[in-house]
Amino acid sequence: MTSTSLGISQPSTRVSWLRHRPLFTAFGVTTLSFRRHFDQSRRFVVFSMDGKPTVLVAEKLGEAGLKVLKEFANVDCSYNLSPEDLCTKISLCDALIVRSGTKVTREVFESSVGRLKVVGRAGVGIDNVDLAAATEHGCLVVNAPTANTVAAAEHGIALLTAMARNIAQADASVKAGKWLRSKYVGVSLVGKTLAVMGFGKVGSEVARRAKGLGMHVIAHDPYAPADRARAIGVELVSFNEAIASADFISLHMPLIAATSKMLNDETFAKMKKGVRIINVARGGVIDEDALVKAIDAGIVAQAALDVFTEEPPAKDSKLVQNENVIATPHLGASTMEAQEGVAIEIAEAVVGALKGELAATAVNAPMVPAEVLTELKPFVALAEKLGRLAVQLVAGGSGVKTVKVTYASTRAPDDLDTRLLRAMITKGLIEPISNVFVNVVNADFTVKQRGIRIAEERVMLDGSPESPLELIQIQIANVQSKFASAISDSGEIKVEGRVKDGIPHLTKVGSFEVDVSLEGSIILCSQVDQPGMIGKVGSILGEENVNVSFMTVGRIAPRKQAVMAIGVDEEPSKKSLKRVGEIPAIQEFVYLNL
Ligand SMILES: NC(=O)c1ccc[n+]([C@@H]2O[C@H](COP(=O)([O-])OP(=O)(O)OC[C@H]3O[C@@H](n4cnc5c(N)ncnc54)[C@H](O)[C@@H]3O)[C@@H](O)[C@H]2O)c1
Ligand SMILES: O=C(O)[C@H](O)COP(=O)(O)O
Repeated sequence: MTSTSLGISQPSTRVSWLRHRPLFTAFGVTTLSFRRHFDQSRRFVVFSMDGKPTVLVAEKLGEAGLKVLKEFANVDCSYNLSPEDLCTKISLCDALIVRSGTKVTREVFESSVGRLKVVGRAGVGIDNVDLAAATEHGCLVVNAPTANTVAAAEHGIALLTAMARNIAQADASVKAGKWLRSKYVGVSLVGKTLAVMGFGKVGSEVARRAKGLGMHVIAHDPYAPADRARAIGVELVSFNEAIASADFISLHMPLIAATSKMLNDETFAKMKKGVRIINVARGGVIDEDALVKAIDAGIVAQAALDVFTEEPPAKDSKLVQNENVIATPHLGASTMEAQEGVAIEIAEAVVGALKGELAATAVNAPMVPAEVLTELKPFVALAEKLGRLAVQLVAGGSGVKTVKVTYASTRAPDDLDTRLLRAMITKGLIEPISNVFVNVVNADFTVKQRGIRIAEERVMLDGSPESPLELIQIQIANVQSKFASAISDSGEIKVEGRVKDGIPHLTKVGSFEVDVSLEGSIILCSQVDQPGMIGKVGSILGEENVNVSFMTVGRIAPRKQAVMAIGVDEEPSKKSLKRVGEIPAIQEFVYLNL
């Protein structure tokens, strides 16, 4: 089953993968590019590759970003695709880059038939990407979270000041030949209270600028640290306090279930009469019908909106047409500078992800800093191989339900992030027994879906914390084993491994200490310890030119029960394996493919 071990999707019956050149990576994202053709029976047939991945850029992206992409990939810039066309194209793409105008739905992931490995959101908000579907399909989602912050904050301030002084309405009236000086008397900002809802990147930049305009700034954000707010002279308050005391309310939270329609009939009723609302976050955080009612009732004096529940909003939208509302077409991130920055940020993130680097801006996977990843690399390989080994020891028919993983380390528990290791153990456990492709993105989802519980335990060891880990132990409870000696005294299948000179080693099977490098495949034999066993097995394998990389015997005591572990570079024939099993002293044996 080559393709599973390479971390790519299983070929479906409709697709034949004739050649592939995988870039195996720490977390299973591979960069592959195929040309697929229909054969006469209308089956997909992959018959050539150019070695480069294909990136579909579905919305306008800055030139600098395209340049970064083109150095590494084939780039297909196809803007304004219909949902159907996007679904058709996606099966030929390894990565997709979008802004807020493209809905990356479950159908998109399903249509990609496992090929789409990365979705890059050239901006912050990922509410247009079905994250659950991405995760289920093992597709990494990355965004560009920082490059448009200042642009969005500046747009928020532009809307705030333009609204206070009726700039948009006054401009339109002058252009219409009118001169209405008394109609467009505005309000001053100095001394007024601005409530910043969502004190993240954009919110805090808006707050900083509003302070410069002489406003009194308060903020509401359940997750923002108070000291960060204090540092720029902003007080963090409750939601109710913020909306009740503000003259201006500026929205800067993400659109998630908890923030959807956060401003609604009930919350508008709690606001100060004459409040002014600015929204450069997402349209969905306001109940737009409720806003129209609040404006008509005189609760909200004015609103300045860059974002809408539906974009573009309907031409006859009562909200947009209201004379107390000014609107821009989602321009928050649209400065030359921000678009150049976002394009580079997302292109680098997508290329990095296609190369298999763990992305610093991953939205649905653990973010592991490069230096931590370098340190963990051999343990990542060990984790997957131990998982593969353990599951192959389970006798057919006994379902794996509970897996206990123990990490022994000299480092403090909060100094070891095990999410990547857990994902690789899951990959090892699931892939040999299914046609599911597992990577760091969908590992937790996959085990949950299969009803497998992975319990993790840390054991703190004494010593210098030079290495992140001493050993990993995997135990599978409540199952039979096809190799009885792998069952420990406490009744579980148990395997344990360590990294030696950068190479993963199997160091324990059941209660037997062994030492075999996990580079090729392994034969485990159990026997009563006696002279000549290594020679007998070695000569059978040697006869068919199977190279033995390691041989080790773990025994309870001399001439007592023992387990012999033999590492082999090539797969022995069934005939040779049968001959090994027929050696009289051998009680049981198993061949484990890594
Ligand atoms: N109009 C545009 O073009 C444009 C440009 C950039 C960002 N945005 C949008 O602006 C918003 C903020 O972007 P950002 O980069 O500052 O994101 P961010 O993640 O840095 O900040 C969001 C903040 O919202 C807070 N938050 C979460 N739930 C909340 C809740 N229930 N109540 C109050 N606060 C809550 C978070 O703790 C976080 O501090 C996002 O919706 C983003 O999509 C729009
Ligand atoms: O979330 C964002 O980054 C902004 O809303 C910008 O969206 P855009 O890339 O579609 O301009």
